[in-house]
Parts: sequence; structure tokens; C-alpha cells
Amino acid sequence: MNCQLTVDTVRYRYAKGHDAVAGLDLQMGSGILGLLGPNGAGKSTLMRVLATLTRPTSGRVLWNGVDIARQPDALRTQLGYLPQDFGVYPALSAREFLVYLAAVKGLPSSTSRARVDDCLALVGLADAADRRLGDFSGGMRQRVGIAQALLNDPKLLIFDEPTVGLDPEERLRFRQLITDLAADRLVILSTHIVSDVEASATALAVMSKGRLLFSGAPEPLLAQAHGHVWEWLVPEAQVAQARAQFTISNSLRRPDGVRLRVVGAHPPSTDAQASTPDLEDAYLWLLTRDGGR
Ligand SMILES: Nc1ncnc2c1ncn2[C@@H]1O[C@H](COP(=O)(O)OP(=O)(O)OP(=O)(O)O)[C@@H](O)[C@H]1O
Repeated sequence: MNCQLTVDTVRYRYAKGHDAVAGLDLQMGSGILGLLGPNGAGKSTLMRVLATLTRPTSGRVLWNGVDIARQPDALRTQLGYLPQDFGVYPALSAREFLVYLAAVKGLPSSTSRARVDDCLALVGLADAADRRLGDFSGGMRQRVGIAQALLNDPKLLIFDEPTVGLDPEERLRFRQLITDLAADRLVILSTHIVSDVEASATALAVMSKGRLLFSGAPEPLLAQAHGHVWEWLVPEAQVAQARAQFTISNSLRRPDGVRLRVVGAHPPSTDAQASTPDLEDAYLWLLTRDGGR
């Protein structure tokens, strides 16, 4: 089964608004695409276009060569989508809710109960299947959202900010799950948290102000930041000033001061030492260079 998604000069303009997506081109095959960008970059708008919830103002999206605006079902039958604002019915149990959604998605009732149980197990909720969703924590509800996206065994999975509300253990479990799922699927995961995609993404796309600043494998993005990352030890009293003046990707308190990671065109001080960029640095460097931060 193919999973080729082509975004061809897609533009989306809200009524009375500016271009939330400003003419974007992307090519994706199976694997995990990490869609990164600061708040308001246009990620959710693009996700809604890809999920056929809204049509682009101009441009096309092709799923295995088929224009999804003309034939949305070609994609919808193979789509699992977790929106940013996923809501549940609090009076239903997790199992009842998923059985209901399986029926809405047109899964045969003869197999849907077994599928629901499989999906609950995949997200680690088998033991909570019969508890009311109203009693679930935010992280557990988010896992129900991930489970509903998997019900129809989709070839295209779109997760919009999926790790919001998850605790560190749940985040790890989620990353492992999408890595397993991506073997023969396309998983698109939007986030503004670089560590969500750092270990797992096969490709990255970085958006800012509706435009694509980068797309490709992580390595070229890292390469762009070489020579633009420094470690700098400053006294505690100078940290606020340094934060105001420079882009700081990380800070570590130590007995002799605070070790800052600084991203920029020039070293912040003569006593700063050059450092090898990680993905967080590279992402920040891209945004800084673009004037996006
Ligand atoms: N319904 C709407 N009407 C008008 N403008 C909108 C609407 N929804 C979003 N926008 C604007 O479109 C732009 C992109 O928003 P979008 O939600 O797609 O970004 P995002 O990258 O997903 O951000 P976030 O992570 O904060 O959700 C923003 O400037 C936003 O204010």
C-alpha cells in the first residue's frame, strides 16, 4: 500500500484574515514527519487541510496521486486524525466511546469490539476500558484520542500537538508507539516541542508565519546551525540580561553559575565556547535567522 502525500502550492486564507498557510510545497512518503513551528505558524490549519476538514484557498493536496478536494473519501477511509481540541463524552466509558466512534467510522460491528480492545491496549488503557471518561486525567483522555485515530488501521495518521497533557512516561510511550506505527504508514505530527520528534522523525518540516522555512532530513537542519551555538557560563545575576539579549536554547544551573546554550550569528562573549548543535539549537537558529523569534 502506497502512502504518498503531495502538498502542491497550498494556500489557506481565513475570512478577514491573512494567509495562515502561504503557498506550501511538501512531498512525503512513509515514516514520521515532524511538523515544527511556533504558536500561530499555521500548523493546525495545514493539518485541517490535510485531514479534508477544510479546502485550501488555492493549491492541491494529492494522496497517492488523487486530489483530496475532488475525492475526499480516497483519503478519509485511510485517515486517522487527532485534532488539537479533541473532546470526549464524559458519561461514556472509554470502551463505549470508542465503540461509538468505530460505528461512526463505518467499521463492521462484528470486528469493532476486538479492534477497540486492541487500540485501548496499544495506548496502555486496557485496564481503564470500563471507567467513565469524565474521571480520566488529561493524559488519559489524550491517549483515548490517539486510540480513536488508530481504529480504522489508517495509512495516514495526523496528530496535532499529541503530547499536550502527557506526563514524561506517557510521552515516551507515545514516541515508541508512533515509531512502531510508522513502519508502513505516514505519520504527521505537529508540535512546538522539539524533543517530541527529535528521536523519531525521519523528516522535518519547520513552519513560521505560514511559510516553510525548512523541509528535509534532520541532518541538513543540524548542519545549518554549525558554528552558531555556544556554551557560556554566566553568574546567576546576569542570566536575565543574557536572556533579553540572546536566544537561549537551554540553561543548566551549576555551583559556579548558570551554563547557557546560546544560539546566534556571533559568540555572546569572548569566553563562550563553541558547541555542537542539537535539534533544539538548530530549530531555534532557523527561527532566529528568519526573525521569527
Ligand atoms: N478561525 C480562524 N479565523 C481567523 N484566523 C485564524 C483562525 N484560526 C487560526 N487563525 C490564524 O491563522 C494563523 C495560523 O494559526 P494555526 O492555529 O494554524 O497555527 P498553529 O501553528 O497551529 O499554532 P498553535 O500551535 O498555536 O495552534 C494564526 O495567525 C491564527 O491566528
